[in-house]
Parts: sequence; structure tokens; C-alpha cells
Amino acid sequence: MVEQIGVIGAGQMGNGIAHVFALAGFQVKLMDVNEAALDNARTTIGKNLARQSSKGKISEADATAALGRIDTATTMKVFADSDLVIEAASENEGIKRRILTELCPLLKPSCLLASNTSSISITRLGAATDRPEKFIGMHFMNPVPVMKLVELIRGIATAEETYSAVRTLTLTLEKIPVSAEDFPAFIVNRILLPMINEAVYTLYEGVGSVDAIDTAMRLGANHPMGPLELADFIGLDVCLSVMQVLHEGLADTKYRPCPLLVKYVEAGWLGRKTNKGFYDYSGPKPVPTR
Ligand SMILES: CC(=O)CC(=O)SCCNC(=O)CCNC(=O)[C@H](O)C(C)(C)COP(=O)(O)OP(=O)(O)OC[C@H]1O[C@@H](n2cnc3c(N)ncnc32)[C@H](O)[C@@H]1OP(=O)(O)O
Ligand SMILES: NC(=O)C1=CN([C@@H]2O[C@H](COP(=O)(O)OP(=O)(O)OC[C@H]3O[C@@H](n4cnc5c(N)ncnc54)[C@H](OP(=O)(O)O)[C@@H]3O)[C@@H](O)[C@H]2O)C=CC1
Repeated sequence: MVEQIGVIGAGQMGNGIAHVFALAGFQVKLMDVNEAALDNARTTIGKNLARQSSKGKISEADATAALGRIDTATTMKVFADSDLVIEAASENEGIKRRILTELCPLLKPSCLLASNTSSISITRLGAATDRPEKFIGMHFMNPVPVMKLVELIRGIATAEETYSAVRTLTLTLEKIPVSAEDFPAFIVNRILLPMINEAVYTLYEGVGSVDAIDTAMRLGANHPMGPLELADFIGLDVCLSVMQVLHEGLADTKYRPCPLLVKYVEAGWLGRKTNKGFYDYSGPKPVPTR
């Protein structure tokens, strides 16, 4: 039975994943190499739980109990008694492979492993573990407490029991699982990220300003956020990594990352998480940077 959850990476996804598991009654260990990321995650989870309780979605007691079920750590040794560990570190295959290789000897043999990767091959990541049959893609959407979908991706070696256990867990979290095959960027990002990349090309070619592009897509296509606002929300580094995986993995020029997206990432303008991307977030209201 899955009771103890481990989460690696306390960025925006790691904190959201810890939040939903803790709220569903699981004990969670949230690990990051960066102590400051752990402090921020705790504050963010606390705020998001308070927001849910102030809207009457959960009780104050449930919010307090959920926060109490999350422990933080800077070492992976804390995962010794975990039943499922979900890797949600930066979207970089080298980093993820190193984490998985270092992690496996610390786990009990029955522990299941998942990656929240947005795009990287589950088969390849599974091959970096000592248990590819217990490894699966469990792809949550941002913001995790709000978004209903979890994509489940089987690698070539993923066992049916692993898929079935993780599918049941997804339903326990009151999320909706959708099964995707192990192709670059799976379903959501195969469709969403080329749209965002095209929005950056639209900006790069001067077809419209940041404000015009986002307003056009919000009001003209009924998207809750414009594509550039959404890119800043996801993180421009994540967006670029996904486009690179699509470009390399499918070898089609239609996935070429827009040079302007590359430039923003090279400048360290990663969107909301660095306070600057297609918008500047340092003031009271986001201001377009182009
Ligand atoms: C890159 C990948 O690998 C995959 C991905 O995740 S791609 C990204 C997928 N996500 C999206 O496309 C998100 C698009 N944006 C949206 O859906 C909406 O803008 C949004 C849900 C983020 C915010 O919605 P909004 O109406 O503008 O703002 P807001 O009113 O503050 O929030 C809506 C609700 O969500 C809640 N909420 C928002 N963020 C929250 C969070 N982090 N935690 C808890 N609750 C949250 C709010 O409290 C609010 O609740 P009520 O409906 O009860 O009022
Ligand atoms: N952003 C999004 O909308 C979505 C992202 N994802 C995926 O989720 C994963 C995380 O993304 P996101 O939360 O946005 O990224 P963030 O950049 O917000 O967070 C990643 C965190 O992982 C930490 N980290 C890096 N290396 C290690 C390590 N070796 N051990 C432990 N922690 C480490 C980083 O620390 P430091 O800052 O010090 O490097 C950072 O705190 C990625 O695979 C991404 O593709 C999936 C769905 C949506």
C-alpha cells in the first residue's frame, strides 16, 4: 500500500505535488538541494492551503493538518521508507538521470518511482534506475492544486501493476488520469508548447506586442491566460527544454525553438520565477517587456 510519498525538487511543481498528496492524507517528504527553495515551498503551500480554506473548499483544520504532514530535507536519505518517490527537479535529462542513479540504492525494493517530466523519454529515464518496471511518468499540470489532469506515461519496461497503482493514486487525489504513449512531450505539451513557441515567433516577427498577442488569445480563443503570460507562468526554461526535446526527438523543423525564447532564457529571464520574462513582475502589476 502507498502511504509514504517522496518528492524531489521543491520548485513550483514539487510544492504543488506535496500539497495535493498531503491534503489527501499522505505523509510527504519534500527534498531539494536548495534550502531556500524548501523555505519558499513551505510558505507557498501554506498560502495556497489558506486560500483554499478561505474559499470554503477545505476546512482550516484540514489545511493545518496537511501542512503538518509535509517534512522537508536536503538529502535523499529521507526516502528510505517511501512507497512512491516522484522526481520533480529541473527539466534537464542529465540532472534527472543523476538523481535517479543516486536515489535508487537508498530506496526499499518495493518503492515505486515516477517522474513529473514535461517531455523527456520515460523509457530513457527508467533505464537510469535499478527498477524500470516500477518507473512511470506521472505528469501533473500547473497549478497542481487546481488542474484536474495527470498524464500517465508508461515506458517500455513499466509493469502493469505500476501503472494500475499510480492510476489508483491519481484517482485518490481526485485528479483525472489520461494515458499517453512515451513520445516526446506526450500529449498536452506536444500540442501546448508549439502554440506557445508560435506566440513567441509572432512577437519576434513583430506581428503583435506582448499585450496584443495575449489579449487576442484570451478574448479571441477564450484561453484563461494569453500564451506569453502562460509561458512566464510555466517558466521559460521549461518551455525551451520542451521545445528542444520535441525538435531533437521528432527531427522536424516545425519544432524549432524561437530564437527570442532562447535569448530570454540565456538572459536569465525565466518568467515569474525570476520576476522577469515576457512581463516584468517587480511592480504591483505585470508590465509587458515588449
Ligand atoms: C508545462 C507542463 O509540463 C504542463 C502544464 O502544466 S502546462 C500549464 C497548464 N496550466 C494552464 O494552462 C493554466 C491556465 N490558467 C488557468 O487555468 C487560470 O489562469 C488559473 C487557474 C491559473 C488561475 O485562474 P484565475 O481565474 O485567473 O485566477 P483565480 O481566481 O486566482 O484562480 C481560480 C481558482 O483557482 C484557485 N487557485 C489558483 N491558483 C491556486 C493554487 N496555486 N493553489 C490553490 N488554489 C489556486 C483560486 O483560489 C480560484 O479558486 P475559486 O475558483 O474557488 O475562486
Ligand atoms: N512549470 C510547469 O508548468 C511544469 C513543470 N513540469 C515539470 O516539473 C519539473 C519541475 O519543474 P518546475 O517545478 O517548474 O521547476 P523549478 O525550476 O520551479 O523547480 C525545480 C527545482 O528542482 C531543484 N533541483 C535541481 N536539481 C536538483 C537535485 N539534484 N535534487 C533536488 N532538487 C533539485 C531546483 O533547485 P535549483 O533552483 O537550486 O536548481 C528547483 O528548486 C520539470 O521536470 C518540469 O518540466 C511539469 C508540469 C508543469
